Amino acid sequence: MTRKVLVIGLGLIGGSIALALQKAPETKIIGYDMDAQTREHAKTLNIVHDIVADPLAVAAEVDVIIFGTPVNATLDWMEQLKSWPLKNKVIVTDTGSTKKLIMQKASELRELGITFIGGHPMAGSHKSGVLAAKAHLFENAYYMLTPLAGEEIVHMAQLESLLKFTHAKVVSVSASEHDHMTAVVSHFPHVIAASLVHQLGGENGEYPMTRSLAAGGFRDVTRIASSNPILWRDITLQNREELLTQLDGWEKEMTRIKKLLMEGSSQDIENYFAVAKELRDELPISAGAMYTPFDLYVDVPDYPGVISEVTGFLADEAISITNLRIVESREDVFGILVISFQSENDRERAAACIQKRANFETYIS
Ligand SMILES: NC(=O)C1=CN([C@@H]2O[C@H](COP(=O)(O)OP(=O)(O)OC[C@H]3O[C@@H](n4cnc5c(N)ncnc54)[C@H](O)[C@@H]3O)[C@@H](O)[C@H]2O)C=CC1
Ligand SMILES: O=C(O)C(=O)Cc1ccc(O)cc1
Repeated sequence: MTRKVLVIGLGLIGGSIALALQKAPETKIIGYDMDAQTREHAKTLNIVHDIVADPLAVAAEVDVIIFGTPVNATLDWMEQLKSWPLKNKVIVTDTGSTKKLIMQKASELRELGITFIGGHPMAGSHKSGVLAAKAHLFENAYYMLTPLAGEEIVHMAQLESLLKFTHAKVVSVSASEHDHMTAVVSHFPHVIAASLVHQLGGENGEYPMTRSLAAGGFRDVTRIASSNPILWRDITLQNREELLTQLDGWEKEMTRIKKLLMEGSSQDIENYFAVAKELRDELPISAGAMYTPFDLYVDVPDYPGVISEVTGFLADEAISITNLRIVESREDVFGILVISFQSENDRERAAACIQKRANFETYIS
């Protein structure tokens, strides 16, 4: 019998889940989004098998419901779900970046006999919307589940057997562990990135040229400030407490740096950076990676047509690229042309191809 999955919210994450789950056998993916243009795109780009203008129209026939909505909208939908005519065995899940409030609402659903297992794929990007959705977005990323205490093993197994088509690493944690850990590695860094950009904005009056100098380093640490503001408004509202704890820690760290700047010896200052470098260099790549395009840096000479020459070599060997950009500064990277691939294998083949055909040096950052 065909399993029916309803995805509500078809942006970057909902759209990517819908694409990934289309690979599950005998599974029909039905989508809904409140935005009519997104619904249209989702249908024409085959991100879902079917689209509905009202999720209630199919609520009674679906086996799984997945929310790909901003976390406050998810809470609203969970409230509405209470009065929907659902299948007895329906499994409801979400993809939201916060879990404590969502799992509190899930306990209310449990009292009505509705199974809700929280979910959060730890992969994504600063991009948003259905046009950014990709079937392989979650490959090798952690996918955290936050079941309520005493959740039935059979329900977990059903959800995991579907999520395996995302090729993510599914792990279970409690909602409070989840909200603490994600505050450290995701939510607070977003606040800091936004604050650095605000600080740069403050330069506009007296030193307007500063923004033109914002090169690799500034761009690296502030990329996530380009994320969807509605998403981050909701995440911040739902994880305020953990964020305040992080902020306290950050203020202490800033006081330590201030003292270092005022009184520290050159050795103290070097040690500060050395310890940070060591910790950063030791981060496990697959465990922490949120956004891991397989980038290849190519040190190309500066002559007209060189980029189409390189992409032509790759096309000849049927190696697909997912992105291509030119970095504006050579200060902190080796090469100037950055090509992204879908997999490590594609990147290795591309490096071999470019070295063989053009003898340009290639590097991995
Ligand atoms: N952006 C990221 O990298 C990641 C985001 N998440 C979580 O995934 C969820 C979705 O985020 P994205 O896909 O990035 O956002 P997005 O902005 O790309 O997509 C959200 C979609 O939900 C729709 N939507 C908004 N309110 C709605 C409502 N009330 N009813 C129906 N549709 C509604 C929007 O029209 C949009 O198409 C959020 O809860 C977010 O916290 C999780 C992992 C990574
Ligand atoms: O682009 C990035 O690096 C991100 O931080 C993406 C991201 C955003 C929200 C999440 O809950 C998880 C991952």
